[in-house]
Amino acid sequence: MAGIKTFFIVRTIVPYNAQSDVKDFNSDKDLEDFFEDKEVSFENGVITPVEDNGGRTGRKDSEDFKQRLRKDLMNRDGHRDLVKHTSFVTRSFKDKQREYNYTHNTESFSSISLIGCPLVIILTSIAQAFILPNDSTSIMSVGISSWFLIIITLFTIAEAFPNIFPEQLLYISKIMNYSVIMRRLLAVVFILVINFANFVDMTSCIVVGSNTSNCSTSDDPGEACLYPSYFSHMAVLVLIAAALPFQLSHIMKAALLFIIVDTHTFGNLYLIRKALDCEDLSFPADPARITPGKYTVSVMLGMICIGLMVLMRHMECASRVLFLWKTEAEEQRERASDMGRRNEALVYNILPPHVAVHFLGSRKRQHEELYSQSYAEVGVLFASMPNFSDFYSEETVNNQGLECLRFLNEVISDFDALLELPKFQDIIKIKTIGSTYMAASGLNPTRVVKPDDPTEVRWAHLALLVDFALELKKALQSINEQSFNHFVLKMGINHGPITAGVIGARKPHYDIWGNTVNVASRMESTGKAGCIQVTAETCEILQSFGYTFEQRGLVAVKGKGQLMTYYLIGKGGGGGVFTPQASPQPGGERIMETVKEEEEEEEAQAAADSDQTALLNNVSIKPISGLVDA
Ligand SMILES: Nc1ncnc2c1ncn2[C@@H]1O[C@H](COP(=O)(O)OP(=O)(O)OP(=O)(O)O)[C@@H](O)[C@H]1O
Repeated sequence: MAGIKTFFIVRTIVPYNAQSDVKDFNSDKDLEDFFEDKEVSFENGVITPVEDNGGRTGRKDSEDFKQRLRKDLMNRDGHRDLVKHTSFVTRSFKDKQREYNYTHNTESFSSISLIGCPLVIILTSIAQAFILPNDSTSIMSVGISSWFLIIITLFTIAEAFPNIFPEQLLYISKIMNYSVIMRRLLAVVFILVINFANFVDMTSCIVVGSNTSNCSTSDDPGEACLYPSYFSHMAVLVLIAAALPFQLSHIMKAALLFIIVDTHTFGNLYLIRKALDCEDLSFPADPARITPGKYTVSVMLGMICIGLMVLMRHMECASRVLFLWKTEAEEQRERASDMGRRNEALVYNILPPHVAVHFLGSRKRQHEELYSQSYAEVGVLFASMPNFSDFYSEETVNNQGLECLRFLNEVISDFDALLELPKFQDIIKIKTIGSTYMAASGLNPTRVVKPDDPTEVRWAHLALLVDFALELKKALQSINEQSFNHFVLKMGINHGPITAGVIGARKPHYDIWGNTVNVASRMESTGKAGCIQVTAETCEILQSFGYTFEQRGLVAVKGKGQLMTYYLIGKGGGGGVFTPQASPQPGGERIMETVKEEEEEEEAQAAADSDQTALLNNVSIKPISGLVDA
């Protein structure tokens, strides 16, 4: 890469036009789509992206947005929703599943709407006792219907009052209300029964003869039919009772209302016509009676029927809109909680568990607030693939570098998978820097260590970090075998105090800082491919866990001077055990080499280059299986 022209930004010539970022929306769909994947604010019918501005503008816009949302909900047009989701005539939902849910949505008090029917029959009985003739047919019809309706009503409404009724009754009630057909059938039977009872009552007012000359003169309503128009008044109650049940659609109720009006009109015009004429004669001065009563009461029933039909349709529309909003609210609540769960999982993925708990727990936390925690005894590991940067190239054969990234992703994912193992649960991945993997141990704020605790207790996590480093090696080896590659890890470990914290309000990042981290990084950068390099102090601690080391020599580390370092050989009797020397002793017998950091870098580069030559040869002959396009 030579000869790239670079520039400094000196000043702005054309001012930035914020309006160019403004988007106009015409349809709900556009709006929903935009909201789905963007953080936006909504101003005067136009949507603008929320500026970050340290979170302040975003929060203000979010508050404004909530307020507008609340206002929109209050002014929501139910009629528009109804037109969109239901058919005009039946008002049933166009979506079959939604219609099924609506009809099967047992409102716990829906059976209570049936109470109107026994009430009507009780009122009819009272009228029967005081105003209408008490012949045996009407007494029987009213009596039987009353008992039937009262008992069945008790059975159906028992479910809504579990504390009052006995368990057996509740059980029967549940069965009766269980199926939609059963509930509808009950409502229809109830309405027909009260209609039938009232119609049968009418027969007690049948006056034999075709003219009004033989109208009864008796003043006792128990004997003579003085007020036959009462049957139509009772029919109004029957109509109201028939309009109430939630179980029936407005179309079904309209059909029942027609039956009620028709039967009573038939009764008025044919069965009790004479009695109604006699009633007209008994009030000769009443101007309302200019039109014969048999017609006026029938027309009255027809008018009330039409009025109730309009009301029923309106009630059903309201009930369906409510159901629609309720289900939509429920769906949105579920989506929101699902999103919440996913966000939470994401936070737990990007932050260590105790830090995630801190962030998710304190909801009133200010975005600008800094989270930091100091630790006295932490292990830090840097593991890099020195020959990866040479392996990475943007060429057609590897899909402009995509296949190299795919390979790196596989490697890092396999490393991450190791952290899922229960034994490595105290090791936290900090980040990846290119192909370098950074992890730390001992970052647990609940861990209590006392200065007089033995090294085996205090530094158990450091030994675990070494085990983890060895597992990383094995994992890479197995990837190499599968992909015919020869990548090696160059690792450095150090221990000591660090400061951990989370930086940034958006896309927060957990990181660790301190001299311990710098030296760990130096141990990696000055190390040798395939080796784990540690400082003398780290070596001393790890030896007490049975690890064996080979002295590497003095390494010049920026800001630290000459550091004696060691390469890990293995665990147990795998190699010589050296007495680590914390301070540099250039003349010491066992010092194998003294290297300056820069020299070491060159040396490491040379080793990596030789590896890379082999690797590149390898790649050109044996592409990564399944990754590189043939
Ligand atoms: N939190 C961290 N994450 C990643 N790398 C880190 C972190 N802290 C320190 N390092 C790395 O440790 C190395 C040593 O850092 P140090 O501060 O000693 O020197 P430097 O002057 O920053 O490094 P350089 O000479 O490489 O520019 C640097 O390469 C730095 O990238």
